[in-house]
Amino acid sequence: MSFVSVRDVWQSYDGRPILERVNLDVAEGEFISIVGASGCGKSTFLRLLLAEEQPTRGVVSVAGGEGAREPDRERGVVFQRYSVFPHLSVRDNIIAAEAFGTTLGWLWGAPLRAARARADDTLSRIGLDHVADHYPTALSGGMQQRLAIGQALTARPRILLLDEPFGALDPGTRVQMHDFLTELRAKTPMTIFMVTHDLAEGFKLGDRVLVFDKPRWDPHDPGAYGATITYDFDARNGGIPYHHLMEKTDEPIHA
Ligand SMILES: Nc1ncnc2c1ncn2[C@@H]1O[C@H](COP(=O)(O)OP(=O)(O)OP(=O)(O)O)[C@@H](O)[C@H]1O
Repeated sequence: MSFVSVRDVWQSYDGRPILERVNLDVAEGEFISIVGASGCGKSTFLRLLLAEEQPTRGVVSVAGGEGAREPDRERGVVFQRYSVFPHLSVRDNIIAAEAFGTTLGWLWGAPLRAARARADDTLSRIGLDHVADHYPTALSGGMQQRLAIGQALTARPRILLLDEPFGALDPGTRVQMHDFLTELRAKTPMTIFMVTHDLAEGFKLGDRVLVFDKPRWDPHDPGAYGATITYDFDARNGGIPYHHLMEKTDEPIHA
């Protein structure tokens, strides 16, 4: 049985279809890259996986649970723009992310000491233990984004949703973040969905690359139909299928 199952999912806003007939099965531990034209509904699909919103039609189920009604601690999310708190130290940023999951919203005493120990463990997994007492403004863009990923990991989520997580970073830092994510995945097994506009990045990191597109198109009414998954590429072996594709073309391919 698949870990994430998407069955005939449609999503419309104000009667306009954005996604239609989306079907997908994902095994636990798979890394799924998602590409597609701007505005075709990739972030909308992530919100459905996060259970931040409900589909107009169809069912999204995770770990056999029938259609979650709201986000839970099993799902962590990271956006393109850093979501760290500038007035808290790096360590306190991690503790604060954990405290959001508590009833009172803050921790003290023994639970706080335990949270500090867990935060230090998370910081060493994301390679930021040496700057635990610094403020985020003292960190590079890549380090701030690692901290945002660290915050998403505090709840030990089984699913990590990444919405263009490296889109704001320079090319060199992006490559460092690819290595970081690959190492993190080896240390912390998770099912990952990552939206990216960079096809090479999608093939490099993903086990599969999903392409969202509109199979039906009305030139007189471009919003008449929604997008769906039109390709589901096998991207294992370090993106070998993509490299073969690249060898056959002189131009770089972009989504
Ligand atoms: N809550 C909402 N209410 C109304 N329309 C929405 C809502 N959320 C998204 N949309 C519309 O749905 C469409 C898809 O948006 P979405 O952000 O999912 O696309 P995307 O593929 O992630 O785009 P991009 O690559 O530019 O980030 C857009 O036309 C957007 O304006």
